[in-house]
Formats: sequence, C-alpha cells, structure tokens
Amino acid sequence: MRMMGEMWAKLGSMVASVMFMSAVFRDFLPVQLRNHVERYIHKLANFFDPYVQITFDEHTNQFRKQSEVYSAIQSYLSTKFSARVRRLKAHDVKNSKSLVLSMDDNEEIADEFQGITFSWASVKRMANQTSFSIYPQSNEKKCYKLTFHRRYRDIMTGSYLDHVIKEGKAISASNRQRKLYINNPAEDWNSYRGTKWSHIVFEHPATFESLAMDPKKKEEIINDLIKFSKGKEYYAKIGKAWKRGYLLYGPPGTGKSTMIAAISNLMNYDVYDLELTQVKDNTELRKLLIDTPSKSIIVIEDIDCSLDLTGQRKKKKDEEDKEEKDSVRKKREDQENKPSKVTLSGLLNVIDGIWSACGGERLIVFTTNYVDKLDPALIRRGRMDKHIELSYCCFEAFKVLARNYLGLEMHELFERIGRLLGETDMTPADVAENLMPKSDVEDAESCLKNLIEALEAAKEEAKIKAEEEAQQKAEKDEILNAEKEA
Ligand SMILES: Nc1ncnc2c1ncn2[C@@H]1O[C@H](COP(=O)(O)OP(=O)(O)OP(=O)(O)O)[C@@H](O)[C@H]1O
Ligand SMILES: [Mg+2]
Repeated sequence: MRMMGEMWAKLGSMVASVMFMSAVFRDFLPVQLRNHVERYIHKLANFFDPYVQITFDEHTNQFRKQSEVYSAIQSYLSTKFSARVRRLKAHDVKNSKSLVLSMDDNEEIADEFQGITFSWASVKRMANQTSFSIYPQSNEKKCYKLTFHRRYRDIMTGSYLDHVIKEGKAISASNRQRKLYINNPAEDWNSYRGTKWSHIVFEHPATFESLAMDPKKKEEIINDLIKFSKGKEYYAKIGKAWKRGYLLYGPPGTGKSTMIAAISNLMNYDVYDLELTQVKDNTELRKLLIDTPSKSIIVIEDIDCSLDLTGQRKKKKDEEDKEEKDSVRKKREDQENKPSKVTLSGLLNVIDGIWSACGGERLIVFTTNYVDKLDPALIRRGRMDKHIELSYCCFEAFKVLARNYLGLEMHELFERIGRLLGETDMTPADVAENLMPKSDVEDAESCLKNLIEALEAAKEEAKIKAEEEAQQKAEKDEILNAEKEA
C-alpha cells in the first residue's frame, strides 16, 4: 500500500515537472507540436487532479456591465468570511444601504454545503481582447474561481449554485436602498432624461412592530404578506397572476399611509405612489403601470377622490374659481380641471390584465376614508383581495403606542385610559400626539395624564355634539309635525 502511494506521488511529481518544463519551453516549440504537447499534458493533469474549477467573470460584455451572477456571488461570499481571510475590499455599491465587503485578490474562502467543501477564490486573469470597445479596458479580468472535487459535480450543478445565487440575491435585496416613486406628467416623458417615474430614497421608519392596531389583525396581515411573497409556485399552479390587492380604509389619522410604509419595510418592495390626477387617460395609465417592476407596491391613495363612481375624475372646483384669475393661472387650472378620461373600467382592466401578463410579484394598495362610496366592482374580492379597516385607537393599539413613545409596558393609569378609549373615538394619530413629551422635563406619567385630559375633553365634546344633534332633530321633528297638523 505504501509502495503504491509512493508510486502515485512520484508520478504526480513527474507530471508537475513536465508541466513546468512545457510552460518554460512553450514559446520555443513549433505551434503544432506545442498544441499536441499541451493537449496531452492537460489530459495527464486531469487524470491526477480530481478537482474541477469554474470561473465567474465580473463583466458580461465589453460594455463592462457587471454580471448579475458575479454580484450575487459577491453578496453571498460577503457573509462567509472566516478569520483566515485577512485582506478585504470595501465597495460603495450603487443603491446599497451600506458598504459591501468582498475578499481581496487571491484570497480564498471555504464554504460548507451539505457536508461538502466548496472553495472560492478571487482572482485576476488576462483577458484576450478580441472586440473593440470605447470603454478603457485593462488586460486584467476579475473573476471568482470555484473549486470542488469532481465527484460533487452533480450537487454543484443541481443545487449548490442555485443556493449561492438565490441567497446572494436575497442578501443584495435586503441591503438595497428602497425608493419611493411618483409619476411624472406625460408631457415630461419625452424630455431629456425624461422618465415616467421620479424617485427619492424611501426611508420611512414605520414597521409592523410600531404600528398600533389589534395584534391579532396585525399578525393576520403579516402572515398574508409573507405567504404572498413565497407564493410563486402556488400562483403559477392555480393559474393566477402573482399579485395581491389591499384596500385600507378608515378615518384620517388611523395609520393607512403608515401601514403602506410598514408593508414596504417588511417586504423590501419599492413604493409607486400613483397620483391619478396627473394621468390623462387609460393609455397613459397602462404605460405607467407597465413601467413598474416586480417587487413593487402600487399605491393609489384616496381612491374615492381620484375617481367617482361613473369613472370620471372629480373636478376640484372651489369658491375661488368664481374669482378673477390672471391668464397663466387660469390656463394651468383649466389644464388641471380638464375632464379626465381615466375611467374606472380602465383602471380595473389594467389591474386585471396587465399584471397577468407581467411576471413577478406586485401589490396594489388603495386607501380611502369612505369605503361605502366605492363602486363594488372596484373592490370586489379578486381585485382587492384583502379589506383592512384601520379604526379609532383601541386599548391594544394604545399599548403599542405607549411602548413606542414612552417605553411603558404597564402603568396604573392604563386602566383608566382603556375605559376612556372604549367610551370615545380618538385616532391613533391623536393618541400618539398626546403621548409625545412636550418638553425635556415631562415624564411618562405626565404624558399619560395629558392623554387622559384629551380623552376626557373629546368625550365631553362628543357628548355636547350628540346633545346638540338630538336637539336639532327634535326641533326638526316638531316643525314637521306642526306642518302635518296644519
Ligand atoms: N395605527 C397607527 N400606529 C402608529 N402610528 C400611527 C397610527 N395611525 C396614525 N399614526 C401616526 O399618525 C400619523 C398619521 O397617520 P397616517 O398618515 O398613517 O394616517 P392615514 O390613515 O394615512 O390618514 P389619511 O386618511 O389622512 O391619509 C403617522 O405619522 C403616525 O405617526
Ligand atoms: Mg394617508
């Protein structure tokens, strides 16, 4: 056995010496002979070397666009550094929230997957420049080199690479800066650098944790969203477009917009805030919506103010209109008040049709203060799959706000506040405002007392209002009765 081992070792070192010699004398051999020698040496090396190598180049073409696979590998490996990797590089990657670390040239990382070790190295190799490019090019190409034993080839192609790319993309996505998009008027679409949507970085701090609402309802919404985000196969199986509609309704200040931000933060989706008053007709609407990518939330706020039940947009005419206006202002207002051709059916067609044709997941969220005003066609299940009511602050919602604003889990005043919240309507926005310390010296207890005061005042106000209404009704009834008797 030992003799066999020594023999293989000797053979191995012979091959290594032949390879070395051929590399040294390569340029002195005639071309044909050189090709022959190289082919045989390669075969011999394959016989003795059981390891397979795959390289992943940084750029896909001469335009030096970074390969998606390379970026995914880079993100994946950024979570795998061991103490042995001493030289790292920090990159300021576009659209990324933080710096991305990668290993420096010639560093190596060993990655365990299903008990198998896959070895990654970052290397530079010489490029053969065959194509012309206007971009300055260096002769060196960066790449990742993956090395593994040839007996694991099936695992590598079957599952390991998928795992690396999927994980890498998920890491990049979680590190990505989210954006809030607003639609531009169509006149600007063709101007220089004209795009249909303008964006800003979206950094809303709202999360489901900080959202004040009934915990059971909250959990149900979170589960629904997570199920949706993992539902690619399910939606494909049932033959439905991978989209989900949410209708958020409730009085002003109950957290509809806050919930949209929380959804975006949970799902890591960009928000496309569609302002229908900027959209002239259904064609424009369709173009705008086609221009939204997968993993986005399309939001139409106050849907009842954007379209009326006949599908025509409501005109915003004020008393002011009667006044004299200078010509520029009049022209602009005329433009704004032009009857829109965006119709309810156009909106519904786009919701039903376009996303069925576009791949990828999309959420569409409508908000309204008046759910009863909406056309049932607009909000029927299938279009708006989930109807969520955000309502006045209940005791459970108050506890969330007290924890967020004052760091309180329990307090003797909670019971009184709970009773008052049951007797009067106050929005979470108002409760939150009362819980905010007004000065540095104000402590949690005085904030709670402020809230109690505000709740008692609101209760008193509601009582007076109810009495006035009852009196007005009684007076009206009296007049009606008198008219009848006469
Ligand atoms: N449920 C809630 N949980 C936590 N904070 C809330 C909640 N509701 C309201 N707030 C607070 O009140 C402010 C206003 O809330 P938000 O803009 O979400 O209300 P809205 O329902 O969208 O109102 P509108 O109908 O006028 O658009 C938020 O900035 C937030 O701080
Ligand atoms: Mg809002």
